[in-house]
Amino acid sequence: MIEARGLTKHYGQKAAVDNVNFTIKPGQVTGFLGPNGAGKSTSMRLMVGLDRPSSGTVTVNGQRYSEMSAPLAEVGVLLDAKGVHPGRSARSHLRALAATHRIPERRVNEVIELTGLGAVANKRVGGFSLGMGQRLGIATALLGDPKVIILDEPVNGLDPDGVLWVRQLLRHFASEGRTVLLSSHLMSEMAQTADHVIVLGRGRVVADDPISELIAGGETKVRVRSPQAAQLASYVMSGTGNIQLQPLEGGDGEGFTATGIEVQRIGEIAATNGIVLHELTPIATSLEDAYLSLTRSEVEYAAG
Ligand SMILES: Nc1ncnc2c1ncn2[C@@H]1O[C@H](COP(=O)(O)OP(=O)(O)OP(=O)(O)O)[C@@H](O)[C@H]1O
Repeated sequence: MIEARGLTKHYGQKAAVDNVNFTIKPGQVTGFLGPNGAGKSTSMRLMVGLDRPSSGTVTVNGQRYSEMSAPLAEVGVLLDAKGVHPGRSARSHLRALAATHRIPERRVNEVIELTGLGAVANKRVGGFSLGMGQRLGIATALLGDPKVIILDEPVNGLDPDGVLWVRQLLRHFASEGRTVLLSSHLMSEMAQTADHVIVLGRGRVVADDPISELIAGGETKVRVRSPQAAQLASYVMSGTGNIQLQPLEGGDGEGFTATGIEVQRIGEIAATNGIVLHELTPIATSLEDAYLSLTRSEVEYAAG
């Protein structure tokens, strides 16, 4: 369990994390989402004592990180996969860390096998690919067999097999009753891995919900194709409410996507006006859609 209460971190005038409250529960995978600069990494650094809060607290299983006598056994962390001395081998890096906690050599071998590093464990980390570095970061996080696992962008740089492996591993840890927190900008991956998400925007909590609820609360979309699309669009837009139409991508003016109106209503409008329909499809909201509508006003670094 990770608990933040009134957690705040200022860098100069800027509140990177601004009076944040949340509880990350064991037995599930929680996703940390938010635009660039939203405060995810800062929150994670505060959880593991790499930064001090300006005010408020964050605890892991009821303890502050600085109070833990054997932190590797309490909480496993991957924050910066490049934070390993390039001249060391993966094995010597893991051994050195294990020695600080009296973790046996057997466990070093176990995490090397578990993360698929067997063939390169004795090679210099400086020559590792991005994906190998990520695997070593994950091996490091798992070394102390911790009950809480915090991973910042763990699938960054992994190939599709690696992404699947991380997903299965994290789901497995959650099923064992561990607390798993991960951040990622890959929405489809998050949708398949996490049970619950906390969305940050400009240092504040914008949403803290099960993924299923977040998606269910999103806008319904309807895809429409018709040889009389323009005519249908004008009838649809004359209705009440916040109806929005978007031409179909790559379409030839033969259709649109509608939000803010029910699929049945569009069917009725078409029938009443004798309009031929080639397609009328409700589209389930994706996590990406729900996320984008939640954070539309929270994006700090947007392309022009
Ligand atoms: N050491 C620091 N000194 C000054 N400002 C910082 C520092 N670390 C983070 N910030 C600022 O705090 C804000 C939050 O940054 P943070 O890295 O936590 O965001 P993030 O959600 O992890 O973003 P990203 O998705 O880009 O990794 C940003 O505006 C960032 O510029």
